[in-house]
Amino acid sequence: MEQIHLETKNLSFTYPDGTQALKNVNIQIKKGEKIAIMGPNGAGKSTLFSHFNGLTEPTSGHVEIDGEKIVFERDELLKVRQKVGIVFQDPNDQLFAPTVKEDVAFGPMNLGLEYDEVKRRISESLEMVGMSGFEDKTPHHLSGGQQKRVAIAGIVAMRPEIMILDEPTAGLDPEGVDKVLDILNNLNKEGISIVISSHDIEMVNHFADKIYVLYDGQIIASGDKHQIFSDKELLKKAHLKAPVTTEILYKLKEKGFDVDTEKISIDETVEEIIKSKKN
Ligand SMILES: Nc1ncnc2c1ncn2[C@@H]1O[C@H](COP(=O)(O)OP(=O)(O)OP(=O)(O)O)[C@@H](O)[C@H]1O
Repeated sequence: MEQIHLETKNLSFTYPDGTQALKNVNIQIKKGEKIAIMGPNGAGKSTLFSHFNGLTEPTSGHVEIDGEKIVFERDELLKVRQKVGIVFQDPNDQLFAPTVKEDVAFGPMNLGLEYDEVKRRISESLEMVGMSGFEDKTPHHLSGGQQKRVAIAGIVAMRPEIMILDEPTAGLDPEGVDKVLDILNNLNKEGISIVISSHDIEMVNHFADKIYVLYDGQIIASGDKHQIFSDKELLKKAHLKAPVTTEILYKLKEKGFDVDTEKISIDETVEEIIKSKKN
């Protein structure tokens, strides 16, 4: 049986001002999965993520990591934070040291690792994100895309088993998006489970094995890309747009062509168009 890596059970959270940000959220992330949480602004994605490593304590319900409930005690939380690394949406919330290498060193040093091991992890994780050579630069002098990669390196250096990334490609140019996706895919190949939030349907189309749709604090749908992207009503409700390939196939269908609207990759779409012409 596939191991469940992270699970929320009837997770609910209400902010002190009374905003009910999460309502009975149940999600499961299996070991090695690539998951996307999608939903409109204010749906509760960041609030949900802050529960994944015990930054926020649920109002009711709980989170389990490898079948163990997160316990809100210092030593237990340290263990959880070693397993579950979070990369925030804005690198400015994460990068604060005067140099890139000191920033990446922060996590491993807090784990109490030897100096040589910290050095090894700095160079390994900067190499992994394609930022070797930037060790002595000031993080705030880097471009947005470079800052994002350094923020990822800082988490990678802790060797987490699960990585959570809040909108990892927001604000990046197409090459920056591809670079971050390559990094995430490489980390996943090494066995790390990855959870992202995103509004970028094209990116999610390329990346995720499974999608959860969060709306007004509730999970209103979950499934693979085909199930989610072919549900027009759902996408509309969640303020999402279908991938361009799906839109093209729907338009062809409306015009009487015999096409399968569940095909979503570019290659599959081209095949459908070629086939439909022959029909
Ligand atoms: N500190 C807070 N106090 C009160 N309400 C809050 C607080 N932080 C967030 N909220 C509210 O909780 C709800 C969920 O917010 P959250 O930031 O988790 O959504 P999100 O899906 O991450 O949004 P976005 O896509 O805009 O980043 C929103 O209604 C928001 O206004």
